[in-house]
Amino acid sequence: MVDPAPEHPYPDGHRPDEAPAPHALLEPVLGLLGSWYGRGEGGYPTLTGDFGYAQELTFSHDGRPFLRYEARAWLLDADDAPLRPSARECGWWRLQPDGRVEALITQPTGIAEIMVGRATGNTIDLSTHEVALAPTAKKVNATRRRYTLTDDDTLTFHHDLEAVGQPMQHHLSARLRRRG
Ligand code: HEM
Repeated sequence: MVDPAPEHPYPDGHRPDEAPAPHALLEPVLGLLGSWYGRGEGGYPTLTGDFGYAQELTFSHDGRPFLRYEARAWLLDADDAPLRPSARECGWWRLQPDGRVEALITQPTGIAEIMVGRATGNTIDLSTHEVALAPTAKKVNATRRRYTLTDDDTLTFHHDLEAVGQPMQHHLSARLRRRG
């Protein structure tokens, strides 16, 4: 008989030095594995003002040449107290030879992004390949994301956005610290 609630036999790894052994193609992004937390600032010309937010990111893998990616953000008030939940997204970063990355990222706001780019040195730079929008989603044409490991425990994030009739420009930037 099959156990109704078995342990998953292939749990994700969150550190390069724990099982499962990371696939060789993950080498350029091993520094991202694990969870990150920090604070950021955002804005856009169509919004009434800039905003502060907190964000957590998690990258894991199951031994194959892709990362599982998840991010959650919440807005902060002027005293850094939580105001309300904000953007969420999850996806898959497929590593190719030579550090090329293909990322598939979906958001509950009805936006699905396919991004392409590279992991070079300590930076992963991703730009839109295609965006698919649900019928009621805001009109997003393109985005660019840069993730930079400034040291083993610090990750900076910059997000540019071309949307709702505006040219590509800054929407978010954050500085995250490794958790745990
Ligand atoms: C840390 C992640 C993010 C945060 C904290 C954030 C925050 C915000 C906030 C506060 C707004 C104003 C509307 C509202 O109050 O909800 C907004 C608008 C918007 N955001 Fe973001 N956002 C994030 C990620 C993204 C991403 C990944 C995209 C696109 C792929 C995006 C696209 C947009 C668009 C299109 C608008 C609407 C602008 C308008 O209609 O004027 N955001 N965002």
